[in-house]
Amino acid sequence: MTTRPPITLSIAGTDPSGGAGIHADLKTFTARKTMGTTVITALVAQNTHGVSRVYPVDVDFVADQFDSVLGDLPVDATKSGMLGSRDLVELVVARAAEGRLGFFTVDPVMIATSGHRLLETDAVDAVRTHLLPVADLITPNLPEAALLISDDEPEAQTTEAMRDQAGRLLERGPGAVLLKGGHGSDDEVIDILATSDGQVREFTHPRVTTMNTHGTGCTLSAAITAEVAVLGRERAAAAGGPADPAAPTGKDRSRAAIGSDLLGEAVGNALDFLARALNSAADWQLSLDPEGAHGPVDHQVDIVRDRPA
Ligand SMILES: Nc1ncnc2c1ncn2[C@@H]1O[C@H](COP(=O)(O)OP(=O)(O)OP(=O)(O)O)[C@@H](O)[C@H]1O
Ligand SMILES: Cc1ncc(COP(=O)(O)O)c(N)n1
Repeated sequence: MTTRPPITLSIAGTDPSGGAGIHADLKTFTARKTMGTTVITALVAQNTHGVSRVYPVDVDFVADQFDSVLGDLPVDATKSGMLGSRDLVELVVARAAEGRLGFFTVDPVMIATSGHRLLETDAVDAVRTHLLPVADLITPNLPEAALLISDDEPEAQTTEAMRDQAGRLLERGPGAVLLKGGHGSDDEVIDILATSDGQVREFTHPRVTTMNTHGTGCTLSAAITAEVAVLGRERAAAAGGPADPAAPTGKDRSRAAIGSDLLGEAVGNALDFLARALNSAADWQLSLDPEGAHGPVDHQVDIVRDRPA
């Protein structure tokens, strides 16, 4: 009998300083016990102080990367992060529709914490109308959620308003919405998970006082994606079903197979991981120029350091 680890895929841009984008995703996929693969959408010169330049990857080369990964490996779960342009959004939509991405998390990355645009303005509409319906889960922060609803929707200021916006985003077609409250200022961070079966769950944890929040959204969406891959394969094995169905996983099938309870468990596990990673790096000072720097979280928090190999 052959075995294999759960396989995850990140479709995103790079962060050479290692805190966000593809780099955060691969570290998280590894920390959460999956084999990570990547499709790179843009090379980004950035660090803990912000983005200095974006070098987009040609659409046909992004398509070639998809072919390399999906033509060879049975991907259990995928996340998308920075897509950059309308053409790349459309390409991802087409690949998702082919049904080979497994469970598909869309982190609708638009603007970096440092203020740099990571999605062209004319691509926002394609995300709203084409990408959201093919996602099993979307993970907007407060400004992204408002913009995905409409150009003049105000940011949610209360938990009630977050629940309302999560419900309205569900109407745009994703299987579930995790509306992240990290951009608030209360002592507690509240994230709302609304699923298409009508359930709404609230996740609450203490706000960590730290400057090191670069890449929290990337890390969270990668962790949820990995958790779904791991839990999904465990459940399939326990149920005696085929771990690797020969046919591609159709959208309805992947949503039905995951279910809102498993998704709730995956989100809870991922938020716990992120809280450990935030706490572990809360006092880090990495930058040679610490003033105004936003460092990364500690993706290796669960990997014991100083232990003999
Ligand atoms: N200071 C903090 N303390 C505790 N949890 C936090 C903190 N900042 C962010 N988080 C957690 O990280 C998640 C993602 O953060 P946020 O809402 O800022 O998303 P984001 O803006 O997409 O992230 P990013 O900074 O990577 O763009 C939040 O849902 C929250 O659970
Ligand atoms: C390639 C890439 N993807 C996403 C982010 C968002 O992360 P943050 O808002 O923490 O800067 C980023 N900075 N770079």
